Amino acid sequence: MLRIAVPNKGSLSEPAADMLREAGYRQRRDSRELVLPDPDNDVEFFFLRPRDIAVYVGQGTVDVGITGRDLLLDSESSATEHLPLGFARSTFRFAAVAGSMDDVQQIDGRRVATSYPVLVGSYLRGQGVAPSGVVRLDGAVETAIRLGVADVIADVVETGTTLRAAGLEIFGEPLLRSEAVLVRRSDGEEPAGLDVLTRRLQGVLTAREYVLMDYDVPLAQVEAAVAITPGLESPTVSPLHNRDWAAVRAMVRRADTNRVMDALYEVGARAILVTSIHACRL
Ligand SMILES: Nc1ncnc2c1ncn2[C@@H]1O[C@H](COP(=O)(O)OP(=O)(O)OP(=O)(O)O)[C@@H](O)[C@H]1O
Ligand SMILES: O=P(O)(O)OC[C@H]1O[C@H](OP(=O)(O)OP(=O)(O)O)[C@H](O)[C@@H]1O
Ligand SMILES: [Mg+2]
Repeated sequence: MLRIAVPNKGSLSEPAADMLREAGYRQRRDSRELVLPDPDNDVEFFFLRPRDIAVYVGQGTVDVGITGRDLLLDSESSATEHLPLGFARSTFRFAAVAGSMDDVQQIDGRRVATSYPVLVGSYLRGQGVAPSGVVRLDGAVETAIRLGVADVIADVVETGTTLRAAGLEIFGEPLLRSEAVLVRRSDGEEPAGLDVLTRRLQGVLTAREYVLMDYDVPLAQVEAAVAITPGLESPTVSPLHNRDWAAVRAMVRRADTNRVMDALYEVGARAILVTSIHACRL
């Protein structure tokens, strides 16, 4: 049975459960459940703190887990990233009082507050910058400057709302672009069942990233239309009752949907329909 660690709380928890549910797995109904067997799929879920998941996976206590790339890097565990999962995207950035800093080198001799001291420490060493201290906080890091604990913070930034509310501004390059990732041990054999889990999760990622586009197009315009929607391998072209027209079906990136529909219309395609993909295996 494949042992899978899933975040029990925080911003990774709900989207991780949604993704596993979409991939056909059982998920808990009660947030107090700590272990959930799913014998039909030959897996067992362990609900753990997101920060601890890389540690358990690195030690081999569980086979794989879902955590954040930033948490993985901060954990010093031997677990490695196996598959990026496309949710909980964020950047990891330095910030200070608006207008007070504009370069990472200025952190030299200053105090940095963060919940990710390992990640921050190794980044600064790589830049040849020596802060006077790195203060580890559990959360609400943005408040550390106002409270006089630090001169600079390093934290997760998604929309930037929290920083703005605290009167802070990012500076320097992002330390990292993070998202939720599936992690596995770097040594040892691939655990049995990981291939199936990976294919299922990839199926969910594809179903989320692509839509199915159907349209009718005059035969003379099929080549032009197919060039706009080449699909993943090759689009399906089927005859229509009206022999001067063909029907085409292809996968299109969700983000490109409207641009592609406009371009198809321009070359003469009509009855352009877009459908969500419920599940897929490529
Ligand atoms: N606003 C956000 N947008 C995107 N990802 C986020 C955001 N806040 C945290 N994360 C990601 O969530 C993971 C941290 O999860 P964790 O549960 O430790 O903290 P949290 O979500 O802030 O929960 P809490 O602080 O309530 O315990 C990291 O991978 C981080 O990048
Ligand atoms: O850029 P934003 O969209 O504002 O999101 C980023 C904020 O979200 C997270 O905080 P969270 O709400 O989890 O609080 P915490 O600091 O107590 O963890 C993170 O630590 C940042 O503070
Ligand atoms: Mg938080």
